[in-house]
Amino acid sequence: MKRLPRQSSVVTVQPGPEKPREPKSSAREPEYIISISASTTSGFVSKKNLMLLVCLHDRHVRAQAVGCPPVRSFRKNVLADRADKAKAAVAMVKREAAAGGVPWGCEIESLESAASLERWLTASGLPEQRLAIQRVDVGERGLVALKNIRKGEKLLFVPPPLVISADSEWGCPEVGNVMKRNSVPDWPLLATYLISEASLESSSRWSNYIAALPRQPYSLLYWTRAELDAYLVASPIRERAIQRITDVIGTYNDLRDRIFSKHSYLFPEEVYNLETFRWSFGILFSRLVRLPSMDGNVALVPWADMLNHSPEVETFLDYDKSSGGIVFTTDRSYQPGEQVFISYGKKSSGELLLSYGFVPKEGTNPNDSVELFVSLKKSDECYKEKLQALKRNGLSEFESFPLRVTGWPVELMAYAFLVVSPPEMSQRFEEMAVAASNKSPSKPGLNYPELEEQALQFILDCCESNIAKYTKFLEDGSGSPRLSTNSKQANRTLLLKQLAKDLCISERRIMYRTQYILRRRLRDMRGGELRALSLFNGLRKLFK
Ligand SMILES: C[S@@+](CC[C@H](N)C(=O)[O-])C[C@H]1O[C@@H](n2cnc3c(N)ncnc32)[C@H](O)[C@@H]1O
Repeated sequence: MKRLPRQSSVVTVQPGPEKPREPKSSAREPEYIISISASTTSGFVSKKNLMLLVCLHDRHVRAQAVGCPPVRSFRKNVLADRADKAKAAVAMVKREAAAGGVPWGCEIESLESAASLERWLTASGLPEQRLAIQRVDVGERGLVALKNIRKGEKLLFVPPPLVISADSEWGCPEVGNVMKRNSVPDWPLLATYLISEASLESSSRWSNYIAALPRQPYSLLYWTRAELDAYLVASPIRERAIQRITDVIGTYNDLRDRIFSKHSYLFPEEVYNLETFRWSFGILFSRLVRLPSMDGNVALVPWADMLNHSPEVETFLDYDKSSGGIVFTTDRSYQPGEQVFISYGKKSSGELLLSYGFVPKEGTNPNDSVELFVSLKKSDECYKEKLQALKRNGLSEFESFPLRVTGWPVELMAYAFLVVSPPEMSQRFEEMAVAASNKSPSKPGLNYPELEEQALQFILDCCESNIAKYTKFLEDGSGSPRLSTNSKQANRTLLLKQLAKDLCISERRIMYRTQYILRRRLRDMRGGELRALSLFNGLRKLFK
């Protein structure tokens, strides 16, 4: 795609002399002198509006490149106009922030913005497509086949200049330079990039893309703590969501303290704040892809990120050297009008809810799993020795292991052996902890026939206490939503409760399956023992 030639824009910012303070009622922020382009343009702007001015300036420089009148001829008006626009933009950001959102993006089902995106992509070099964005049953908007598509066909061919990566050019280069000088890693860099481009509005080259992104991505980042506590009380995903939210807050605080606060003229808090970072991280979690053939680099791929996930397909996005674009190869055929899917990876239903905000229909996710939490017993007389063995192997007294409908991992069995082993087996604690930590390279299947029944019973007890939690939630927690009088809030509550219910049903199903296998194994073992005992008694009687 052809880009406008970028003119060098030297922006120097010097704190100006503070003006005498005005009375509190009309208090203003300290003013700064800005001199743009080392030219003759100068004026007073507030510190908060400065970054927007810098970007408006950049936009103006680009406007000149496409034939607008030179700066000097309307310098005064332009500055006044910019200051007004900047104020308006800051006010807009503030209003939206007060309403709990960002001022860019669209409603999640908006087809209008999707149509503009499609037009812009075509004009920017996206080749003719066999797919189109349409309203769909699964995922609201998605890519639908326009023609017959065969299994094994390559689709999309998004050229790399239409991809957003850590190397993308910044619409406001000063902001990008600061970020790069501080060696910010890819994720926070891209999160900041998105906000920076979004705040440039129509002068960002990504404006059509950003306008088609959901204003509020479906993701657990948007659940309040009270909602997580109430609706995901039974699910281990609650902990993961709390951790993720904490990480996003930590990342934002780190960027703010280390970078934004030192360059507040480039990173005003009205634009770079926790709300806008929640949005940009929400977008990254639900749309960023890792491209294996591009050294595993992460990228946002406009157009390709309109594809929804199906657990039934295994195909994923990647860079295709022969065509020089981002493609995926269909692993099934599609008829015109059918929605085309890719795989977001082998993710459990909980992980899909965490990052993408949806839960596949019960029983349709072959990659489903649920974490089973286990712990040492405080009353165990060998508690200390066992804990030390665990710690030596990077584990703790509380651990979790993934259960699947097909069974449980050998590491869980090893942990269970350790939990139930008596003091006489203390010399085996270390090997059990090693096996539980998955550190042993050969993964020997630990076998302690004398402990097996107790270990299986231990896992069964853990499973059953979890099943009870799910059942309690499903019976009295999720069934009777208390609806708000505000219809938007009421709909949100219904949606979150439904998602939580779907997740709990899927996770409980895996627990039920594990419970069934464990009970059968234990019954067989105990039945075998009983048979052996009666055989022994029979023989004893015979000899008597
Ligand atoms: C990469 S985007 C796909 C495009 C998206 N549908 C849109 O209109 O922008 C990922 C988002 O699509 C939705 N999605 C994807 N696969 C889905 C599925 N199988 N069921 C429900 N929603 C899905 C979720 O909201 C998810 O966060």
